[in-house]
Amino acid sequence: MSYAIEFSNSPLQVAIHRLDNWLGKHTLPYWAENGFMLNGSAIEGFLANGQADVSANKRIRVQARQMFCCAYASKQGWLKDAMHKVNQLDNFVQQHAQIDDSGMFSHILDNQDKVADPSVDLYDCAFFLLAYAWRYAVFNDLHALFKANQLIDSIEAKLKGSSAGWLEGSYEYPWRRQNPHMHLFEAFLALYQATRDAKWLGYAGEIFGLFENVFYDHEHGVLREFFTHDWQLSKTKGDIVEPGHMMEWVWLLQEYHRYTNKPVAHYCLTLYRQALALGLSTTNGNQRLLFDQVDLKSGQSAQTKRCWPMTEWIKASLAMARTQPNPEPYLDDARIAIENLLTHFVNPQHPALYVDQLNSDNQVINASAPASTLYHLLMAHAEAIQYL
Ligand SMILES: O=P(O)(O)OC[C@H]1O[C@@H](O)[C@@H](O)[C@@H](O)[C@@H]1O
Repeated sequence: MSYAIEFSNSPLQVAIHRLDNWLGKHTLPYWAENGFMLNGSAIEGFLANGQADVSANKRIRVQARQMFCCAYASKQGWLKDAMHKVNQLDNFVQQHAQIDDSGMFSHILDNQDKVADPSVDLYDCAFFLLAYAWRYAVFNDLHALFKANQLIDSIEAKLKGSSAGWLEGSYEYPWRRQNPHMHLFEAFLALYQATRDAKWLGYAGEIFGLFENVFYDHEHGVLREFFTHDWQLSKTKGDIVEPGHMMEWVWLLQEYHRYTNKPVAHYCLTLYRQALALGLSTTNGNQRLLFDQVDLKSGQSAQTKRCWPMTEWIKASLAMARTQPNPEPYLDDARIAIENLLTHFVNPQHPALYVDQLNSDNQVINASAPASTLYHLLMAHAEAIQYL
């Protein structure tokens, strides 16, 4: 859909053009040029001084997120050798982290690319599924589709939870969390969108059921994060809520609605409102950023703000604008979120890069640029450019 006439040269469009220009002309080229090792693996991130962080352990999920980024960048015409980069990433994970013929990978490699943590992690799996969906969609990569099917079969065989959903991983963990399920939901929807194979929508439906029955707190209108093994709210960590995740669900639920027509409007409206009511930091008037975490009982927040929740706010506000009878306040929110992202999270010393985290005064406390954030920025870009 094109919004060109209605929104041409609106302040929102101006903000989106800035975002598009930053990501397409600066950020992505910097990553493409400097964000990969000689053996084709993705770096974990850039340090505050703009140098590649080659001393960090490699989280396997990052390799998958960067496969997605390459596919997305190729779709935008930003990356000529995207397929080559994806193949290199694929070879790298197969060579260094693959676990037998399960299609699963070890959780963490050290900086010499030796396995540091051989566990299988559900959250990692979700990002491989997402990468495979995009590889199939963008490159018609049938091997990726094969791998998606192989991986979901292994997830079913090895990580099925006792009562709905899946386990955190192949290791002991005191809780079960919504977070990996949220990313599985995202991956299943992407696989459905790419293949139109109803099997993936079926899996997404399982997670929607969990959302309605477990993750969403109907009384308080929030998303809960931590649960016991039988999906009761955790007594110790159950009050932690994350505004960024609530925004993430708003966008995901709208996607689910597109394919199923399930009524999600009430959830979206409530989560959106509550994410802002609980999580919006308004230091100095028009500086609007989202807190990383809030304690629902005390209302206290950590006061820190990471970059990625802003990208989720952009996605959520635009998804709301598409579906609400009066889109104006949401379009305005999208503009505010984009402007604040660009004001506070672009690294002033290295403007191709972002910074990761701010403190209560919106001063930078972590100026590194994690690779894992690039996926968030590109997802927000995908949503935003629909308004150009
Ligand atoms: O924390 P990293 O790995 O940078 O990922 C960034 C964030 O991505 C989001 O989608 C959530 O899943 C968060 O819980 C996570 O923290």
